[in-house]
Amino acid sequence: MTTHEDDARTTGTDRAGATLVDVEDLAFAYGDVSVFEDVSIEIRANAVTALIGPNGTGKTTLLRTLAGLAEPTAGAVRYHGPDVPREIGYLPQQPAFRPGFSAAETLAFYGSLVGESRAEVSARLERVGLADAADRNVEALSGGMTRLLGIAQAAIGDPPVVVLDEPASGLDPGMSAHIYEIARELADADTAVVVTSHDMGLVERTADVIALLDAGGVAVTGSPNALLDRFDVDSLHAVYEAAVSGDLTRVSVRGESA
Ligand SMILES: Nc1ncnc2c1ncn2[C@@H]1O[C@H](COP(=O)(O)OP(=O)(O)OP(=O)(O)O)[C@@H](O)[C@H]1O
Repeated sequence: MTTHEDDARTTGTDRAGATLVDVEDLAFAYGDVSVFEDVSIEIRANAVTALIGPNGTGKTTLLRTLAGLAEPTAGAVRYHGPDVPREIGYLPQQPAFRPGFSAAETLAFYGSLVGESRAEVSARLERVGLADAADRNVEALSGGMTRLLGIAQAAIGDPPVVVLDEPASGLDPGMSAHIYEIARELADADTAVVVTSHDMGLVERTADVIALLDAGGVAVTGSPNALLDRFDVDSLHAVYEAAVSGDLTRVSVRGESA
């Protein structure tokens, strides 16, 4: 596994490799049910940062606080990137678009909010591999195509930080690999990319930094190689099995003794 930071530094933007968001001592609770506490992570440009961990450990919640869509109970999310109209792009786990409009019209609408031309929007459709589906109505897109449109939407306006919640879940291996290639390309273009995923193979191949959420916080964090070394194993899957506490066949529900 290589980090791609050295390559990306040659692209010449002044944010290459910089910490664009720092998350400090973050806590989130639904009422008096704590989801996580004391989460501290640095989100850097040119890196794909992957959040992994069992169902219900708070990955989506953490992404929503990063994207400013949920207010943390304690701690801080600080953005240190450039002053731009759109600082953070966000792909929800289940992107949905207003029916009755084509993929191109939909993206053009979002593009118009940040001053992007039709040509720029077309180039975005092309980049995610949706050029042939540009005139197809959004309700006629497959699950994979809807995700691709969602990724194009998340990247519109070139936000320095792009947050993708399980961008490849439920997709075939080819489409999953394609989506992670796009994530890699975004990172190589000086974006700080944050993804959640349950696909350990894709994460191991793509991520520069991994944070494993478990038992109400970040259980382990590091580069894929550092984690393999630390647990003396040869796959991220084995790291996961070694690091996750408790019964791997049960869903974590914080605040309950299920
Ligand atoms: N609106 C809500 N009200 C109360 N609890 C919630 C709400 N949304 C999520 N939760 C709980 O918060 C916890 C974290 O949920 P979250 O969706 O962030 O986990 P996750 O790690 O993304 O899970 P998954 O891997 O299944 O997508 C879970 O226990 C979930 O049941």
